[in-house]
Amino acid sequence: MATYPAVLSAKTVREAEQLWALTHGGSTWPLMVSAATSFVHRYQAAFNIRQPILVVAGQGNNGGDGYYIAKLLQQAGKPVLVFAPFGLPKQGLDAAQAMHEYLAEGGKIYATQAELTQAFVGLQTLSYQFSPTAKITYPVVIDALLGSGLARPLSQAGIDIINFINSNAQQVYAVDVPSGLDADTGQPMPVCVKATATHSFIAYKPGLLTANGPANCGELSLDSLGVETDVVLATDDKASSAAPKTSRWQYDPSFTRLPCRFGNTHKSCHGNVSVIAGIGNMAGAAIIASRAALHAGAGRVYLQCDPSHFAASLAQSPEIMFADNIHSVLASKAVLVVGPGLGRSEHARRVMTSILDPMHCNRQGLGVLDADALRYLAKHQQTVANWVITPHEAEAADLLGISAAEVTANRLVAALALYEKYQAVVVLKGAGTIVAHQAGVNFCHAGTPAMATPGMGDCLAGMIAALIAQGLSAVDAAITAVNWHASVGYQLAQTQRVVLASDICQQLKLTPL
Ligand SMILES: NC(=O)C1=CN([C@@H]2O[C@H](COP(=O)(O)OP(=O)(O)OC[C@H]3O[C@@H](n4cnc5c(N)ncnc54)[C@H](O)[C@@H]3O)[C@@H](O)[C@H]2O)[C@@H](O)CC1
Ligand SMILES: Nc1ncnc2c1ncn2[C@@H]1O[C@H](COP(=O)(O)OP(=O)(O)O)[C@@H](O)[C@H]1O
Ligand SMILES: [K+]
Repeated sequence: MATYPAVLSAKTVREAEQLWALTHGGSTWPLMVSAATSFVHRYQAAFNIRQPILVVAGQGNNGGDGYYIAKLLQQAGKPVLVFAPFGLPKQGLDAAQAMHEYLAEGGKIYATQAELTQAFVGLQTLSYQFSPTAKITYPVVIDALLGSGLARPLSQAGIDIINFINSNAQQVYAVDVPSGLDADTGQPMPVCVKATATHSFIAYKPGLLTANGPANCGELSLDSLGVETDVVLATDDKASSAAPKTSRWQYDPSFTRLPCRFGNTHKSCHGNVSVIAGIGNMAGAAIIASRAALHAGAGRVYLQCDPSHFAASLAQSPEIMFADNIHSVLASKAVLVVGPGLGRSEHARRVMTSILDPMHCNRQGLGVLDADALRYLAKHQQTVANWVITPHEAEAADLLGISAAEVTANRLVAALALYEKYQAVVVLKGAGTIVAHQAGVNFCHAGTPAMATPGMGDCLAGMIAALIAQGLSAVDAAITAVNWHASVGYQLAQTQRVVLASDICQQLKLTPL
């Protein structure tokens, strides 16, 4: 099976660096050289311009990467300007050596915006005519202000610098982490650089992959710099008591686990999905979940709903069948989707009691609890091992008995807490969906704000159930469906302003076998 890049907290990355140094002559300096070389190589096409390239460098080792990048560009004959608004690197850091090497190469450092503007204008006249009245726009900015060492909210001066980068750069290439973004939580502190692309080192950090990370990293890439991360994974286990002992945090952008179909097959080989809807006015949600299950390849899809919704459902997808009653559904082997369109009526309560009460139901999980099923769960607080639960942040807050703001502030901690409390496979939805499960955590960096539309979560629930029905484990189904859903949404958003759940359903069938 493919292995995917590790995701490590900022602290663990520092430990990995130190461990690497211990076995490589005691110094982390070669890592800085490798990081800068990798960065220049990665964006060589973007750096192949005649106009000046601006490097914004901080005082720490993120700034150090910036100085060494500036040295390499200077050596390659590119016009480079280094802006050091926080001051020069602290002595003793690799960053100080990188700065000295840049200066030795004839490089210049500017401390204020006024000096920088003057230098930029001076260099501009060499390549093209500069209009003194025009707003200054830097064609390429390398953001090396702050990396994984961001330790506190930015001061007003820091905020001003980040706003300056965001409003005066055509393209921004971020070193390791977009400056101002908390590498562990993905929260801006309180603002962060909006990068065209981010090249990260050693391991992805959670904050690049969730919350505001995906929207601010741009195109994300990684160079491990040859640093072994497996040896430090155990350390991250200690970061949260909720994390399982063998915890692995991974960035898994693939959906290669999609079930294959071979020639001699028939629909019974691809499993059944039953979507249990309510009797209220939200039947559309259950219809979307059913359609998604169908288009994601389930062999048969049943909808258990009020007969008044049959016509609407058939008009959408005549392939959908109807289940007579909840008892026949529970007696079947179908994978369940419970919650979308279930409502919170007495009928919904009875459905949930039947499903979750071992006295009434002998099935142990095998399906997805979403939407109203999660609201029920939040009230009744019981473990739901073997189920997949798919909360958005508000539902997660309800399930944990905390505020939505607390979930937003640290999505990873919330996902781990949900796993610990409910023992289910947890899909914490939203930008940078997190799947937390017995063996660790998987992050999805794909997706797009264009997917923030009604019914999108119902669609995901149907897809997860369809993949379980086709033989994937609950964990594999959740990870695969999340990435499939997000990447189809992203693809559609290249030509659409918003993406609807129905669009995703339509598009799923175009994925090759
Ligand atoms: N040689 C090495 O150790 C390597 C370091 N690497 C780079 O080093 C970075 C981490 O370096 P550091 O640990 O020095 O951290 P950073 O350079 O990210 O930041 C630390 C510095 O920023 C200051 N700071 C923290 N929060 C601030 C705030 N809100 N406002 C203003 N200043 C603030 C700190 O006082 C310190 O001076 C990584 O992101 C990566 O770019 C990589 O090149 C890999 C190798
Ligand atoms: N900004 C975003 N970036 C990436 N994915 C998003 C974004 N907004 C929403 N999504 C995805 O769309 C889906 C929305 O689900 P949900 O909020 O449950 O919608 P609904 O309740 O209407 O079905 C989730 O899978 C979520 O991850
Ligand atoms: K940075």
